[in-house]
Amino acid sequence: MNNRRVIVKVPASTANLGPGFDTLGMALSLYAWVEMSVAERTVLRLYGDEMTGIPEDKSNLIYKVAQLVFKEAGVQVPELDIAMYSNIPLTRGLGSSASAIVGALVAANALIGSPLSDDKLFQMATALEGHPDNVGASLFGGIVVSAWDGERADYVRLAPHEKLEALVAIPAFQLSTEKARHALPKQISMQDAVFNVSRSSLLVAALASGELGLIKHAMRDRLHQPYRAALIPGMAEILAKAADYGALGAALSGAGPTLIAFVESDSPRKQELEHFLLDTLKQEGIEAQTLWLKPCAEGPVVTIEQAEAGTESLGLLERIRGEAV
Ligand SMILES: Nc1ncnc2c1ncn2[C@@H]1O[C@H](COP(=O)(O)OP(=O)(O)OP(=O)(O)O)[C@@H](O)[C@H]1O
Ligand SMILES: N[C@@H](CCO)C(=O)O
Repeated sequence: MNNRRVIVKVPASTANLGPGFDTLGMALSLYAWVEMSVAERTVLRLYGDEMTGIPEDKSNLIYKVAQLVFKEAGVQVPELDIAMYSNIPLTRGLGSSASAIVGALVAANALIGSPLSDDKLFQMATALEGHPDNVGASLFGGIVVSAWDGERADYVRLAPHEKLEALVAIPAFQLSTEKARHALPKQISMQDAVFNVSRSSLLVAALASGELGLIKHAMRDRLHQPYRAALIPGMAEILAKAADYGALGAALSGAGPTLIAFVESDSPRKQELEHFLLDTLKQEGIEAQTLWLKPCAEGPVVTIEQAEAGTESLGLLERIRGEAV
């Protein structure tokens, strides 16, 4: 029996960055860990408050995604020992499903000697998630610009500016991507399409060239945020005024409800911005948790150990102790 034990650390992500709906993603310094080894009988161990309610049998997403990798590679590994620990809140717009998919793809591939290329994993992840933005960021790290035609996804990865820092305000309620996508119109006007193409293009150019001052003009959107605003009380005001409180720009993170604002890391106005976000949400009766995060320049970090057959795992929690959990 294959006696590898694989541990994958995978970053969270923020999708869209305002105008780049289903196109732009940025990996963030918030993480999930997936551990996988071959077993005689499938066992799933899920750790962390964020994992409450996730199935612990073969219906789990991690197990199912791993089986897709084995099928693609033409090998059979029906029984797995899987552990997962995550600090990424579920269904809040920080790419929890993408991190689970990417963690499972990378772990399963490493378990069988990495026969599938990163590009193949990206194609599989995009098809599973239904859009390439979160999965691209989690898989490649940094800022990922991507396009998917339903069959093939292409991407370019940009290194994040070293001074870029993000404040996320995570409301204490969940909003599924499915529900937030249902709020979108089937059609938009040519005027709004041009508005978004120009902002999204400007944003990519600003991020690529390091012209951070352009972000506030570029991070505007008419494709999805106006339609989702009703689902997140306080969002419209935060997006309209964040720059007045020192933000380079602000957006709904992914499908929400998390809001994300960018600053230069040495900005003297970080506390002021944080209070503005929290106070605005509170006025709407919404409690929120804030986190200061950095863009994560790296994709998944893979560790492979040789496990003695039949021995217990050292324990994922033990292993990641000391890391930024
Ligand atoms: N470790 C996991 N194991 C199994 N399922 C998971 C795991 N992590 C996330 N999921 C599934 O993904 C769902 C959340 O996906 P959803 O796309 O709605 O939100 P998100 O990925 O957190 O946010 P967004 O896509 O807006 O950034 C969860 O309800 C759960 O079904
Ligand atoms: N681009 C996606 C990200 C969330 O999964 C959306 O906004 O619906």
